[in-house]
Amino acid sequence: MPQPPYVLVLFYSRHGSVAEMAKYIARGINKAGSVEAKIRQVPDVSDTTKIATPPLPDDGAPYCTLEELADCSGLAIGSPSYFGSMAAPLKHFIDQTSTLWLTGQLIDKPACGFTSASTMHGGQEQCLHSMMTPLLHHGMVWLGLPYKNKELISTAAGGTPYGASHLANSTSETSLTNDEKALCEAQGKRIAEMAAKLKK
Ligand SMILES: Cc1cc2nc3c(=O)[nH]c(=O)nc-3n(C[C@H](O)[C@H](O)[C@H](O)COP(=O)(O)O)c2cc1C
Repeated sequence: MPQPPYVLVLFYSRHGSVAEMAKYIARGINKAGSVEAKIRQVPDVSDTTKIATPPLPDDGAPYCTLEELADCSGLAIGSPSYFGSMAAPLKHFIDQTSTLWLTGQLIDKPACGFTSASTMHGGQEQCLHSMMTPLLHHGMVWLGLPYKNKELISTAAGGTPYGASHLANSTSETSLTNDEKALCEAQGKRIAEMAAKLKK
């Protein structure tokens, strides 16, 4: 039976901030009404050796399969900012997508990014760009956040025109400001609308 179209909200989160953002992105997608949100995470990677991933995560969203990525109508991808770049577990997942690249399964689908970082100028924008690069290789259409979202002007924490962000201040700070929540929802709404427009 064919599945209803969905935007995949795919993330890695160690301490919960990016997971919290994913909920608001999904809320924006679902509010748009045209496609559903499907929330998935990627497993952690081991420091030293390849370990078997347990089939189900201890908490949060199920682990993403390559089929779920291939079949999405759009992708919202999120990672903590680690040294100004996406975290290794997310990059590890992306590095397993060669078959999708070879078959062009993500071409012309919209994508956007979201990130959380503990410092204001510690590389939020750079991390968003690091997620954009491989998705451009896949032929996806990258969406930022336009300044018609007034929270981009008013925010005193996270929020960038390149994608939603959260200023966590400490590793355990997962609560988003109202502006950050609004920008996550706006990003979800925008990718849902673009997914509906671009659907073949
Ligand atoms: C290995 C590592 C590298 C990090 N690098 C940065 C960084 O470059 N800039 C920054 O602002 N925060 C950095 N942080 C902080 C995380 O980005 C921040 O705590 C984030 O909110 C964690 O997201 P999570 O709660 O979803 O795991 C780093 C944290 C770790 C563990």
